[in-house]
Amino acid sequence: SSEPAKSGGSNIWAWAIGAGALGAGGLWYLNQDGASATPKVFAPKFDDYQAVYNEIASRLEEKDDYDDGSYGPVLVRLAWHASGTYDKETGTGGSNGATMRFAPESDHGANAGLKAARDFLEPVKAKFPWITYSDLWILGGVCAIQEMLGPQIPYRPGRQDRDAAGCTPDGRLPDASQAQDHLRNIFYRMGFNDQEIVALSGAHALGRCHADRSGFDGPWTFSPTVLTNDYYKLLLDEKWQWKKWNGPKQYEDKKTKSLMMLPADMALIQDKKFKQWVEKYAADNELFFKDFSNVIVKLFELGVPFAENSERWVFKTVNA
Ligand code: HEM
Repeated sequence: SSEPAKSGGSNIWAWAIGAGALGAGGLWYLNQDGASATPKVFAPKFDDYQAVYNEIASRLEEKDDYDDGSYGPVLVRLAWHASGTYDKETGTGGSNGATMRFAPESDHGANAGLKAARDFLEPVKAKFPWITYSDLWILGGVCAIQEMLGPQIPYRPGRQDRDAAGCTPDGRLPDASQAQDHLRNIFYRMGFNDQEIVALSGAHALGRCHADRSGFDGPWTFSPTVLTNDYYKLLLDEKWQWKKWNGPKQYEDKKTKSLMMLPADMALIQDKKFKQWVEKYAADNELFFKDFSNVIVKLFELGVPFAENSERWVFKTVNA
């Protein structure tokens, strides 16, 4: 294998073929001066992906004038919405494809606001053109979680981009105004169980709702750019009441009225089977981190045709 092309150099990115042959990332042929030169093969390895990770991490550090001071939460949401369209019956959807680049998927109501995350990653794609959008978006989620002091998230590349024909139908992602039956329908379709639904929902320790995106408003925790088990603790410890406002039905904490819960979040303590996991994770951050890491790796890999024996890597954190 050889060095990646330096931007601005004379190399031409000639074409890429599927990952299958190498089992990781894309296989790129570099032509020196067009078709006549001998092609050089570039097969990206761990260090190449670590370099992409480092670039995302330094952009996260640098661009701190967004929302609560970080693009991290919206990067996690992009990776989740790319993956959460998976349907285990038909094998359609999932992070393989990055079809949210195209209408109609980009216009689905659930994806409102995710352009901010896609645009944030665009300069990274320009600097490392050999990575697929679908591998990049998931690497963005992995990097954001680790840099926001979350657990290590093992990663492997191998996703291939697809065109607009791969867009999934609307309605595959959860509706925040609904409760436990809906959550089970949506997440069982992806292949998750009750424990995994609760572990995944702990991501709402991060970020906030935006009135101009989902219609809901406010953060779930007091530290929305650091991953902790606070989401579970707050669910159990605070008194939650309906917020009086013109927007969609959501809860606010009685004490400060500055935090929020969606009807779908409250379902986790209204349903006995869900609630026992909320209690476990509220009491034990280490358990939450372990289960969250396992379940997010599963989420991020749904429907991806990895090569046999492809290994997962753990990236070194940069600013965490
Ligand atoms: C359980 C069902 C879920 C529902 C109903 C739901 C719903 C929502 C809604 C309505 C928002 C606000 C979007 C906005 O206005 O910007 C949001 C944000 C967010 N969601 Fe979820 N979500 C769910 C599960 C998940 C999962 C599984 C993850 C990741 C593992 C996740 C990660 C996030 C993050 C990080 C944000 C904050 C984004 C930001 O700050 O821009 N959510 N979610």
